[in-house]
Amino acid sequence: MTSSVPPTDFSQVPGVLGRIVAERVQDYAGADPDLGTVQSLPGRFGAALRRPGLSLIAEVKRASPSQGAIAPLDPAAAARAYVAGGARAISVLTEPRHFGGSPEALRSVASAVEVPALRKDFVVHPAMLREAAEWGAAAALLMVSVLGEAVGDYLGLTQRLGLDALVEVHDERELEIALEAGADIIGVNNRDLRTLEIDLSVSPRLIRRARGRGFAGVLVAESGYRTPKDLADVRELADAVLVGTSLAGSGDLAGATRALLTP
Ligand SMILES: O=C(O)c1ccccc1NCC(=O)[C@H](O)[C@H](O)COP(=O)(O)O
Repeated sequence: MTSSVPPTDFSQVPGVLGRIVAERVQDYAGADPDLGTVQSLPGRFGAALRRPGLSLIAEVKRASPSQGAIAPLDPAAAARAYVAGGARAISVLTEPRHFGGSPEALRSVASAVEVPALRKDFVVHPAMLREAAEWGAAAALLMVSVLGEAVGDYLGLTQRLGLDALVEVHDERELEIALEAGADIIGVNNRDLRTLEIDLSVSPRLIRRARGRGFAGVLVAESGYRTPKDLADVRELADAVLVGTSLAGSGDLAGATRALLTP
């Protein structure tokens, strides 16, 4: 399956995010853009998040730029514990330098649990989506802060691979781009990835705006959630929350997951 996306200029991405993106661009320079033949079963990720009540996407996150080392998680064991605690999907970071991720982490999670897995990375090349499907993901993250208007082209590639796409935004401008591109799963990141500052008012604000614009798809609130109280403002608004650090660093992944989901 051939892929064609117009060349994208990633050199304007600012701050911490810009540095990570520049490394990923280098990692995939010259990679084969062919999409291969592996097809995921479409719709599994979105269906898991559409179930009644607030769905949890729990993240296998061993390290991050904001925290440094978080925990030396075994990805498959972590995913099993998250599911035992009530998670409906697992996000797996595959970026190696800053997040301690790997292809193996995603492969092992995808075979360890029945719930769908998300490839969480800084997608800058079609090959990264082919890999996501080959490694067993049901979905891939597409960041408007990285891809800009090219997010529509990448969305088309995920559809061809049978992957769902979590299209991530952080402000009103990015939300408009995601809506215009036809995203049906939108994640609102409370973390400003240029400065790493977290503001939990970002998700409720943009989720209300998306609904006000008539968006009928899935809305996910992302980043910075530590306690059930933190979820109060999004519990009735969002379809799902994506939580990494507070669960991954808890020492009792199933217990922390259960506790977070108990209002
Ligand atoms: O987490 C970071 O420090 C970070 C820095 C730069 C780019 C991305 C980053 N995180 C990616 C994420 O969006 C989070 O892993 C995810 O939403 C979970 O957030 P949290 O629960 O706050 O760990």
